[in-house]
Amino acid sequence: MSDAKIIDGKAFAQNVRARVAKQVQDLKDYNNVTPGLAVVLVGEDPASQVYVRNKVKQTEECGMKSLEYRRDPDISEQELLTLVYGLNENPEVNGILVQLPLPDHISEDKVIAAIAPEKDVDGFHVINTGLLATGSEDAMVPCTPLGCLMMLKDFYGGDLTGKRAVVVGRSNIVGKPMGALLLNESCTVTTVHSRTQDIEEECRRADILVAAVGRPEMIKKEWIKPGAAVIDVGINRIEKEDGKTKLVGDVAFDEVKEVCGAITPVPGGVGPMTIACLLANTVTAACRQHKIEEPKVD
Ligand SMILES: NC(=O)C1=CN([C@@H]2O[C@H](COP(=O)(O)OP(=O)(O)OC[C@H]3O[C@@H](n4cnc5c(N)ncnc54)[C@H](OP(=O)(O)O)[C@@H]3O)[C@@H](O)[C@H]2O)C=CC1
Ligand SMILES: Nc1nc(=O)c2c([nH]1)NC[C@@H]1CN(c3ccc(C(=O)N[C@@H](CCC(=O)O)C(=O)O)cc3)C=[N+]21
Repeated sequence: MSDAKIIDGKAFAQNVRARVAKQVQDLKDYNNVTPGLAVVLVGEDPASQVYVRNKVKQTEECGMKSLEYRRDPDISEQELLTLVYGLNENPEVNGILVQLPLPDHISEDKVIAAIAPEKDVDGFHVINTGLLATGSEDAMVPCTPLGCLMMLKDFYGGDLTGKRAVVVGRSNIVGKPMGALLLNESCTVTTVHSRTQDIEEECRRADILVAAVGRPEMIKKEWIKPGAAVIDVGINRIEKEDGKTKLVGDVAFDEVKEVCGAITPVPGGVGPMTIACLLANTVTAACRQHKIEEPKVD
């Protein structure tokens, strides 16, 4: 079998950002609106710092306003909630992202619930979760699953109807919304997790396999149906023999690419698309808040 298509998430994301930048220009020119994204980062986790820096940079490159709120890890839950309430009221802010995870003394559920659903560009609020689950177009869709779906639709020429999809992982931020999105696309969806009896067997049936587990290179060649599309959400930092660290996904890329039809690499796959979709969601949120139609660009 010929080698798999390596899906270039970085290039894909660049295209999405170029479209977002055009939309932002239109909004400025015709509606006098500049979308604004507020990112809240609590604590000093180095990986989170990198993501937040990338988000801020790319938000500005697309012509949007970026507001950054860094807080010490000992901030109280109440203080963080007060910050969120203020952002809900701030007309310059169309999107709010509170970087997860939060320190243990703060309830993530409470903070997510405090975000105004129309500004919830992560799509984590139960209102948006419910809208997605009921197939409503009004949902703010979580960025990572949305990015995965865009790449899958591109690979399949737009239609996923009837495909067998297996999602590995059932977190609220990736696995569950990914399953809901694929179901809305008329896939036959199976979600597997740490209590699944025979994961390997389930995975082998998949035309579409989405891995969101957080276990380095867990998914092996033998688990893959020949020709399947494999989307690797995992971001795992592992130590190499020389003591340096490197990023690997949840899929054993080098061996899996010999059997699958398409695969996303790590890095350069889902990660860049997540940020691009965040920017796209911010434009959507701004348009809805201003009650204007989203600019159509090619
Ligand atoms: N590229 C990107 O943009 C993003 C990447 N990520 C990455 O994706 C990965 C998953 O993230 P997230 O969903 O937040 O992770 P969570 O830790 O919240 O969820 C992991 C899921 O995987 C399941 N799981 C864990 N171990 C196994 C196992 N051995 N066999 C089967 N299932 C297992 C868990 O099952 P159970 O529920 O039974 O415990 C759980 O449902 C991480 O590597 C994360 O860094 C996350 C967000 C964005
Ligand atoms: N409220 C919230 N929303 C999130 O969307 C969110 C979050 N919290 N917490 C953490 C996870 C993780 N996440 C990533 C985003 C981009 C890359 C990314 O761009 N990765 C690059 C590599 C970056 C590197 O080198 O470290 C790549 O895969 O090519 C990765 C991971 C968003 N998350």
